[in-house]
Formats: sequence, C-alpha cells, structure tokens
Amino acid sequence: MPIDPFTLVSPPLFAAADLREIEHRWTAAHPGRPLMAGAGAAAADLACMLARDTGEPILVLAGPGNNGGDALVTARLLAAQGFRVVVVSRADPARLPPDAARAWADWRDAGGNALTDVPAGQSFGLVVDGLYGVGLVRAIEGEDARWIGLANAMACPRLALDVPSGLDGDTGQVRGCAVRADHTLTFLGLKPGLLTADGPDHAGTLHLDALGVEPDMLPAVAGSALTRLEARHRLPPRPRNSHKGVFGHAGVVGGAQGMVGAALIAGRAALAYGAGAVTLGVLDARVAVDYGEPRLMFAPPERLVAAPLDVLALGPGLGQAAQARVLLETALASTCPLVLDADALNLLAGDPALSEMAARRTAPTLLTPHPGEAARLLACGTYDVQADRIAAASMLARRFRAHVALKGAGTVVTHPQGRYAINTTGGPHLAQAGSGDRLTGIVVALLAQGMAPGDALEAAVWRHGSEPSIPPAAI
Ligand SMILES: NC(=O)C1=CN([C@@H]2O[C@H](COP(=O)(O)OP(=O)(O)OC[C@H]3O[C@@H](n4cnc5c(N)ncnc54)[C@H](O)[C@@H]3O)[C@@H](O)[C@H]2O)[C@@H](O)CC1
Ligand SMILES: Nc1ncnc2c1ncn2[C@@H]1O[C@H](COP(=O)(O)OP(=O)(O)O)[C@@H](O)[C@H]1O
Ligand SMILES: [K+]
Repeated sequence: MPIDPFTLVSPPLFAAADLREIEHRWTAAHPGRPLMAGAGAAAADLACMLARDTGEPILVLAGPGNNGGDALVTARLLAAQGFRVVVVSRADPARLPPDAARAWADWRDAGGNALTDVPAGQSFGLVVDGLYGVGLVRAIEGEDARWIGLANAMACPRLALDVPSGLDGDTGQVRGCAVRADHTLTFLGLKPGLLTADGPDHAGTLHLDALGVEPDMLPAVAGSALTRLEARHRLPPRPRNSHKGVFGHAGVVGGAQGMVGAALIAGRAALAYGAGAVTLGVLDARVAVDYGEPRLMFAPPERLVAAPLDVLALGPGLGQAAQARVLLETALASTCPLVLDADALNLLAGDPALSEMAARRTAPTLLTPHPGEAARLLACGTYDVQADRIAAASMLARRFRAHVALKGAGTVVTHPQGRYAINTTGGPHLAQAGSGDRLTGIVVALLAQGMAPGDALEAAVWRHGSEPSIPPAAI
C-alpha cells in the first residue's frame, strides 16, 4: 500500500547499489516471489485513481529493463480491470531481464501487444512511465527522448514508476531529458535523487511502496530525508528560572560597505530564533545601530572575533578585503564554534593556508555554501557540484572536518562522520538575496542555545524552509 513518504520521520535514502542489495536479500529469502509483482500491483492501483475519467486509453511506456517489467505488470492489471491500455515499447522481448521477460509473457498471454511508437494524434487519460528506473546508465537520446518529449507535452497526468525516466536516482541530475511526472510511485525506499537538484521538479507528488520488504532486510545507509524534526532537533523547554546568559551570546561578523543588510538579516534572525544576545561586528564602521531591531548590539569586528562568544558567524556581507581575511584568520584560530558563510567561504577557497587552518580546527565548524561557493571551495565548476550534490557536500565535510549545508533545491547537509540528510522543506520562494543570511542567523541561534552542531544545522535548514513564504508577485 503506497504511503506519503513525508509522513515518515527521517526515512532512509537508498542509492541504486543499496537497492540491488535489497533485491538480492529478498530473492535469497523469498525465491520465486519477484518484487515486480507487488510493484506492478501498487502502480495499477494508483493509476486507477489518477487516470482521467474520459474514456481515453492509458499509455504505458515500457523500457528494456525491470522498470519496463513493472510497467508491463501494471498494463496487464489495468487491462484486467477494463481499462484500455496502449503499451509502447521498443525492447526486444528476448533480451529482457528474467522478471521483465515473465511480465512480457504474462501481458502477451493476456492478449496484450506492444506498439513500437507512440500513436500520433491519440490523446490519453494517463501516461505510465516505465522506460527507465534506477538502472539508467547514460543520457537519454533518440527515440526515447522523443517519446519523453511527447509524454511531457500531453495534457493528461503522468505517473512515473520508481523514478521519472531520465532522472538519475542517485543524484537528481537529468541525464539528457527526463519525464516531468505529476506523481512518482517509488519502490522499496526513497532515492536521494528524488529530493535534490532536478528531482523535485520532475517527480511531482511522491508515493512510496516498500513492497512488503521487512525492515531488517534493508542495508544501513548514510543518507536520510529531513522530512520532520526529531527530538534531537528541538531545544528543551526554557526554564522559568533562566536569564539571557543561558541562551548564549552570538556574534555575527560581516556587513562591509554596501552589504550591511546581510549582517543585519543574520543578526535579526538569530534574535528571532532565541539567541540570548547577539552582537554584530559590522565592517562598515558608520553603522552602529539597527533601528528596526534595536536589541542588536554592535562592536568593532576585530574585538568581536576575539571575544568569548558561544558562537560566531562570519561571512554575511563580509567582502574579501584584507581586513576580512585577517578577521577570518583570527576566527579560525579561536576555539569558538564557527559558522562560515558567503565571503568567508570565498576567502577560504582562495587561500590554502586558511583552508589548512579550517581543517585543523578542533572546535565545531559549519559551512553553508551555495553551489557557486561550494565549487570555489572544491576548485571545480558549479555544474560539477550540481551534477552530484551529495558527493560535493560530502567531500567538503571530509576535507574541512565540518558540518556542511550545500544550499539550493533539496539542501544537502553532510557531516564529518559521513552521515548526510536531504532537506524537504523550502522552495523557490527562497531564491532571493538575503535568504542565506537568514539561514546563517537561524543556525547561530540554535548553536548559541546549545544544540549539537550537526543537529543545529539540520534543524535550521528545515525551519528556514518551513517559514511562511510570501511568493514574489507575478509580473
Ligand atoms: N531492485 C528491485 O528489487 C526492484 C526493481 N524494480 C524495478 O526495476 C528497476 C531497475 O531495473 P533495471 O536494473 O533493469 O534498470 P532499468 O529498467 O532502469 O534500465 C536498465 C536497462 O536500460 C538500459 N539503459 C539504461 N540507461 C539507458 C539509456 N539512457 N538509454 C538506453 N538504454 C538504457 C540498460 O542497459 C538496461 O538494459 C527499478 O527502477 C524498478 O522500477 C521493481 O520491480 C521493484 C523491485
Ligand atoms: N529554488 C530553491 N529551492 C529551495 N531553496 C532555495 C532555492 N533557491 C534558494 N534557496 C535557499 O535560499 C537560500 C539562499 O542562500 P544564498 O544563495 O546564500 O543567498 P544570499 O547569500 O543572497 O542570502 C538558501 O538557504 C537556499 O537553500
Ligand atoms: K520510470
């Protein structure tokens, strides 16, 4: 029975290799009970609910592997319920993998056939996409690309089986082109690529069917989806008998001339999320008060980086002048938990000595790069970062022994020990200057109040994405 995966707490994320391991374990424990039968049955149930009630047939695109097998089981069960089904496949039945070959034989025995092209001029009540699943090994091209283009242009809903064809389930990268599904029914467990990069734009509404696989058959994996907050992401209730000192003193250093707002945004967010006190070290010395948030204190940045704070953020509007570099060097040498953002990351990227200092810190270090900043830190292109966001963020966490939030659609939070989480809140309404500064402030607030660094970064990313949004006005 498919469920909404967002109702689960931190569901694990399975890469293609993990899924093959599950299949292996299942087959050993339950010979002769292919998972494909359950996958096709679940897909047929969902397809019944989604098919438009117009009497138009259902188009089933079936590929050359087991994803195609799922599609053929789905087609047979839909036809048995009285739906008109048009199967389109160019796969050679003699070369199908065993379970898919069985599905083809069953479909044929039930009177089914397959067209070798999408019929022109025909409209459909639903498209079932079973071209490629987690076995995608190269970019989609040729006829497949044409079919995907036709499917994407159809007015009816599209249901993708396991992952939208063309989307890499491990990374969320579109390889060539991909089905833009309205719904994706994914099997066994969630895949990271459904949640980050191009995944959310292509998967539509996610449904998960574990196909009856027992939890003890699932391999331990490093990744999970940040669907809801866990107890470790929450601060304890505030004692009545408390004072501002209990909730930590946070510093924010940044705000060079012309970019003062970035530091103010971070500072304001830190107060809003409960830091006991927040002091800004603004590089533009003309600014000494925030009339909109007069609780913010101001100190010369040189003094603030050397002050006994509970947490220091460096970066929002910092700039990359010589003064900024010295401030960063002092901060890196301190034993204060550090959140590095924006130009602090750019300075780090351009300076091997500073990078070395950062990697050697014993106090917690948190990095919040957007893909451009991450690319500079990794000395590669933004495209390379986006092609495998999990790998990029993991590399940064290892290299800097830091907790890292690689921002953007499906923010990836990685930890030095190798664990990672993909956030599921937020959206393109956050794509606006100043969003990242607010995230920095939220992280700082949670750290100031004593939350563990990795938990604070995850909780901040989740909360930042959950804030009520006012979408930009349409033009
Ligand atoms: N792992 C499991 O136990 C389960 C797998 N199931 C289904 O099986 C799928 C995985 O099946 P497969 O491993 O057979 O992989 P796929 O069906 O995703 O595709 C593999 C086939 O496509 C070819 N191929 C890959 N990329 C191509 C491209 N760009 N252009 C042309 N040909 C390409 C491969 O050479 C191979 O023949 C899952 O996504 C899921 O739908 C389900 O039956 C549920 C259980
Ligand atoms: N399309 C998007 N979907 C989800 N989150 C987004 C999207 N675009 C931006 N964000 C979020 O908005 C914030 C932007 O941060 P950043 O790029 O550093 O902006 P700035 O430095 O201008 O404040 C990050 O938290 C990022 O994850
Ligand atoms: K698919």
